[in-house]
Amino acid sequence: MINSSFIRKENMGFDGENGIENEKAPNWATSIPVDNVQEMVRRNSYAVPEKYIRNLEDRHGNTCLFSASTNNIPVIDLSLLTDNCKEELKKLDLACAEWGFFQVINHGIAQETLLGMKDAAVSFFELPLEEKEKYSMPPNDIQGYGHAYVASTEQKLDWSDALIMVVYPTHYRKYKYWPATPPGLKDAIEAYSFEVNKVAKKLLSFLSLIVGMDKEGLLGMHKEIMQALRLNYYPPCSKPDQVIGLSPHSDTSTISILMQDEDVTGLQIRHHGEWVSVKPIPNSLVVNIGDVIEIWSNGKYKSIEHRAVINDQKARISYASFICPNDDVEIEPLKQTVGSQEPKKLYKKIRYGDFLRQSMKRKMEGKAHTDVAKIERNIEKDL
Ligand SMILES: O=C(O)CCC(=O)C(=O)O
Ligand SMILES: [Fe+2]
Repeated sequence: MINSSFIRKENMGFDGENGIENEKAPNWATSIPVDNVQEMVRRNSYAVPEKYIRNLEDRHGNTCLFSASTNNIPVIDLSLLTDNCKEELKKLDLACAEWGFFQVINHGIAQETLLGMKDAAVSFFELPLEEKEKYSMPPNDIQGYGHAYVASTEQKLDWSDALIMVVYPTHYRKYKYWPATPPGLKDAIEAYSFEVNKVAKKLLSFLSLIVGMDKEGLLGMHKEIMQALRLNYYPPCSKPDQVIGLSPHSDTSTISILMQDEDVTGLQIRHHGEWVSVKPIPNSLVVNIGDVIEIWSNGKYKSIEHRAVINDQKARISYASFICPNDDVEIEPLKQTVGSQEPKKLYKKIRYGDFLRQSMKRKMEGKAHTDVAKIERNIEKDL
């Protein structure tokens, strides 16, 4: 059943394509404004203020992970899945269950579109700070240029800046955060996100099969896909092993689709307790299972903690697209994934919009935010 607030949002009458700002598009969270890291490095490439220096436990393994294990992340060929290859579907199931992360090849996005996004983003981040600050995040939202997930003035800060925007549904767009310079950036975002959306829908259809639904199952459960794009800019750091580019976290999405630079490694995922680097495969996309699939699959497919580390010489940019359900969707384990053994359901029902906002108003801290959806042991027997 579609509830009333869903209908209200559907009928907002937004004319985004004509550039009229949609004042009713939702806000997501507040984040305390902090210094621009790229500018700090430009002014003094040796300065690493205390608020970025992590304690030893947080830094664990920062330096020793560019190892042989980097090639172990599963690789999924989307064209084989589209050709109904059973073996590839099994590989997908294994990748989701064992790793929560995989790289996708033959995804069908033209190289030109990928490069168009990359070139435009590089040009944006090269602009003077005053120009980029025309798109600064406001205090009450995390769209725009700035830093998300800063919940306290005491917390350690990430060595990165970001440009974040909601791309779909189009009536959620806030064009004031879509940079007009460089001139091609808006079109590049539009073209890239449109293609990512197609890949996401294909992946959702195969994920539907492996959770025991028909192909349209998971897409239908979103009511309307919400897709956000986050361009992460990680400047180099003279003390790379003392800082973290992006704190360990799992994504609040259904799935996330990440394009990374090909020449600078930075993404690390937690696998069997170790941090493992994801070595970029040219033209591939990294996909990870988000918290929503973890809940829908009753924990069979986990949203794995990941983080970004920093290079001492080179800046790195990553392009993360988050595929999420509509705010009003109530997420809980699917009947197809709940076994007959106790405890049956490991997660309780939660409205997605509430889950998302609760997660966003705190600092990124591993998987701490998914605990709000977990069923506590002492009430398991009542379900
Ligand atoms: O930069 C990366 O590789 C990771 C980005 C990421 O995890 C995110 O934006 O959620
Ligand atoms: Fe992430």
